[in-house]
Amino acid sequence: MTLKLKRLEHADGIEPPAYETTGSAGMDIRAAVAAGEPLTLAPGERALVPTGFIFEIPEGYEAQIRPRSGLAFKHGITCLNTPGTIDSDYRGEVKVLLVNLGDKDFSIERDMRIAQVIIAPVTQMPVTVVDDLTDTARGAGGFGSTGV
Ligand SMILES: O=c1ccn([C@H]2C[C@H](O)[C@@H](COP(=O)(O)OP(=O)(O)OP(=O)(O)O)O2)c(=O)[nH]1
Ligand SMILES: [Mg+2]
Repeated sequence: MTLKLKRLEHADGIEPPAYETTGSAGMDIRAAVAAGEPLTLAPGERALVPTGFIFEIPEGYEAQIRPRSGLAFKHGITCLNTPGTIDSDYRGEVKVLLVNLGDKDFSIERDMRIAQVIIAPVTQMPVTVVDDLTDTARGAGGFGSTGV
């Protein structure tokens, strides 16, 4: 099984998403903003950043767009909708919704590694609406019901 990628014109010369080490869970994905025209995010600002790639994910799988911890730690840059969901039937450009939670402007340059892509299996489950559900010991307890 492979992840098929189509490169769009504005990603000419940009490395496709890639695993940086042999054991990496995620492939780093890069910004396809125009060369010499960085996208600057002011504190609190968000932007949909183009990656220049369309994915064909095998049926039964999804791609998750997750933040890079280095960008989050050093600059407060993260994915607003993390983990972003790329559906296997999506044939548009993959985009990364970045937000600047830091206190300084942050510039996203062409080819910068802005996020990581995790491929994960998914199950579509049929839904049934019923009147009664099975009892459990937990019941409706949650949100700290078991203590600290
Ligand atoms: O970070 C993201 C999240 C989503 N998408 C694309 C791929 C995904 O398959 C599609 C729809 O995403 P989602 O279901 O999260 O958004 P929605 O608000 O429910 O839109 P839609 O009504 O199109 O499903 O948008 C991205 O490119 N990047
Ligand atoms: Mg949706």
